[in-house]
Amino acid sequence: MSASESETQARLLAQALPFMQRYENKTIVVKYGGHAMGNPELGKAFAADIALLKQSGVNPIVVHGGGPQIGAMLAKMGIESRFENGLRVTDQKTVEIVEMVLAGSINKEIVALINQTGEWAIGLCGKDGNMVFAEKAQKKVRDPDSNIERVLDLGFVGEVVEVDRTLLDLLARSEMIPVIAPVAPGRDGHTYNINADTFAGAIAGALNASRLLFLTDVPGVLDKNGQLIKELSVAEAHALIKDGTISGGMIPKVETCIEAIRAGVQGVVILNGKTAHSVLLELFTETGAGTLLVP
Ligand SMILES: Nc1ncnc2c1ncn2[C@@H]1O[C@H](COP(=O)(O)OP(=O)(O)O)[C@@H](O)[C@H]1O
Ligand SMILES: CC(=O)N[C@@H](CCC(=O)OP(=O)(O)O)C(=O)O
Repeated sequence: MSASESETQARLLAQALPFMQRYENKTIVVKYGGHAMGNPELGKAFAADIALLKQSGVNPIVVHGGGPQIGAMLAKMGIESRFENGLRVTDQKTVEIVEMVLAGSINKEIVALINQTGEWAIGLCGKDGNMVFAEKAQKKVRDPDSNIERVLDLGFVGEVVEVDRTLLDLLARSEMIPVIAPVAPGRDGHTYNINADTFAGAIAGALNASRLLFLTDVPGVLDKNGQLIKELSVAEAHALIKDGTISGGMIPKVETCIEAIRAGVQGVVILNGKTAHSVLLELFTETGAGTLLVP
């Protein structure tokens, strides 16, 4: 390493202290998207970042997705799948696969990665400790031609209606780092598939998190020309959804950011999970990454 490289590294490390102090004992919810997963080196870097947060006295909570991985499993099993407004239409067979992939394989992979750093992660879903309850989603859409509003029937897609903090508060005081899959029961006894972004937003809101970070596969919200928007207001976000600049999976993400700000989360950022150590770069350096949502 050259002298100037060492100097840069030392400066970055020294810069981290005030940020570490700022976030001490604060809750930071990190949503780890399915598109950000898959590269073993990046996975290790992600796990190391979460471990370092815990060691620094922060209370990190990981909520993960796994959309592409669910899609691959459904395809393998010959089950067709489609999305409406960024949400997977989920029948009984699909919800069983969703639970298997999210709360089973992906959840345990992330837990194992964090545990390999020497920290203690615990894998959960909304069902554990009566943490989250859901209801069938009542997503409304307006037909652009007739301007008539209708409710989408998405099957067993859920909306979070209740978060009980008991288990998460207990874990915050322990060595354990919760890693949560976005599956939750309904009071009606059904299991619901919940978009991981909205699930993360509900957890962050219920815990009055200091930060909610969304790790995805793009640098943040991009404008019509594919350029990164560094700061996005709620009104601008609505306009970009309306004119189609924000589409697909970015819709629930941005809608969740808006909800989370309303629920009192202090900072909400969408950033590139394909950049190694993006969590640390965002939280512990002056050079913020991605798109910051502002009121
Ligand atoms: N304006 C936009 N800016 C950035 N990404 C967008 C935009 N509109 C749609 N997208 C899409 O949203 C995707 C991220 O959402 P999603 O696929 O749900 O990711 P994740 O699995 O990380 O939650 C991007 O890969 C991109 O294809
Ligand atoms: C209702 C709904 O769409 N649920 C999502 C849950 C996983 C998810 O959100 O994963 P990403 O964060 O990787 O997109 C799904 O079935 O794909």
